[in-house]
Amino acid sequence: MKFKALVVDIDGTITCANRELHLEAVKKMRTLKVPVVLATGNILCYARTTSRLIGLGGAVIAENGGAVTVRYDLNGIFEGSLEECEKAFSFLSKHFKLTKLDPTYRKTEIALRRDFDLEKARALLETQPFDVELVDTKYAIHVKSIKINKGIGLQKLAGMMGLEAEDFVAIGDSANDVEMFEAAGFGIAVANGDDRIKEVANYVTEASFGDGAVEAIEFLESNGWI
Ligand SMILES: O=C(O)COP(=O)(O)O
Ligand SMILES: [Mg+2]
Repeated sequence: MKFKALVVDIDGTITCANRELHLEAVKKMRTLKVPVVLATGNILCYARTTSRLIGLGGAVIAENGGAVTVRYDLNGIFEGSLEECEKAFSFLSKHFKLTKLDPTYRKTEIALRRDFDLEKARALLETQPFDVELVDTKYAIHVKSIKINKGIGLQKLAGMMGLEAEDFVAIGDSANDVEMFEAAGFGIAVANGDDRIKEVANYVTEASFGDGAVEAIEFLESNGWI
């Protein structure tokens, strides 16, 4: 097997347990000859800044696939999915006290603080016609369109890079990485990953957080896959 690029989640994958950037994972990514795309539930400017400061090329998938850019000097492409999420948010707000995260900058979905009953909210949403779902990343609960995810974002960005999604190895830690693992040619979950991502992973590292990302890259190198 030979892969042409990596797509790497941010929170829980190249961070430490306290959410600081994991410097060994950064150093490891800097040594790679293949392109490294960051894919995150975070807002676009966060993803672009992280890519820039790591020393990557600026190709990012943000807002769980709702926003992508292929280079720093190109504007983001945003999906028109916020309105549907706002409708679901208004409905849920009648039942729970909800706090939006980064609402000024988030253009295609809504991220919420994890301080309400997720299962109850899911059950309530099922009674409604909205094409949205609630995804828990362990860092936030995202109200997102069912038509958008990191996997579809990867297909779009891969095309912009002249690649296929299957040319990528994906590294991640949680439920919002599942479709990205399915779209990519190979998926590696870090040990702190949740059950959903470990189920679809081709390989699970022994180490957690950024140490797991380093292990994942060393595993690929030792097999000659990148
Ligand atoms: O935005 C989140 O909730 C988590 O971010 P991540 O996709 O980089 O792990
Ligand atoms: Mg993550």
